[in-house]
Amino acid sequence: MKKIINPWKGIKGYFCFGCAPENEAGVKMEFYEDGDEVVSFWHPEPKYQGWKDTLHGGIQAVLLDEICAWAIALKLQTTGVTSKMETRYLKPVMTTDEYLVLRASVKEQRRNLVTVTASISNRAGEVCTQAVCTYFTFSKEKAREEMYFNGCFTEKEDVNPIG
Ligand SMILES: CC(C)(COP(=O)(O)OP(=O)(O)OC[C@H]1O[C@@H](n2cnc3c(N)ncnc32)[C@H](O)[C@@H]1OP(=O)(O)O)[C@@H](O)C(=O)NCCC(=O)NCCSC(=O)Cc1ccccc1
Repeated sequence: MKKIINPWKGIKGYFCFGCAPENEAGVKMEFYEDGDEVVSFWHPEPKYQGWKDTLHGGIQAVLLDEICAWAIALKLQTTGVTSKMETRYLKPVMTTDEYLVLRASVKEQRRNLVTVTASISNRAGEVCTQAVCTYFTFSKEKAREEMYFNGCFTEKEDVNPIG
């Protein structure tokens, strides 16, 4: 798979809780393209607990929301805001797992409303959490002018992010 280049990296004031590499309080997600899907491998830490050794449901929602935004950025080449999100917590996600795998893909586009589905799987490959997000997407002009979005691209080489 190919790493997705962060379209906002280096932009003054960019401090996204989900994906800004410089936000020390954030979750610093990184993303890859895998066919129709956007994928992220995320290392959980005890500081993100809800209950003992269990990843907080709100943090899970952050991860899922964020990957949906990146699926739109890469696959539809625009940005938007989350208008609705439904999250199903099927199994506990452990903060003791080495890494989690998140996947998202664009499912439907109706006018500017885009449905994206996403999931979190544990190290054993079990789907623990699923989300359906509705994004209110912007025109490319608005995305460029108001969200500093000038396109979302991948690096050239194929990489194996989990080595
Ligand atoms: C912009 C909008 C979502 C909607 O604008 P408004 O002026 O209120 O527009 P209006 O309500 O008039 O709707 C127009 C039409 O669309 C329809 N419709 C709308 N929604 C739905 C729906 N769910 N389902 C179905 N339909 C829906 C609606 O019925 C209407 O249809 P009509 O024309 O009557 O037939 C506004 O409520 C808002 O700003 N919310 C806060 C968003 C926010 O802050 N999110 C969190 C931050 S983002 C983040 O963190 C993630 C991120 C990470 C990284 C990077 C990027 C992002």
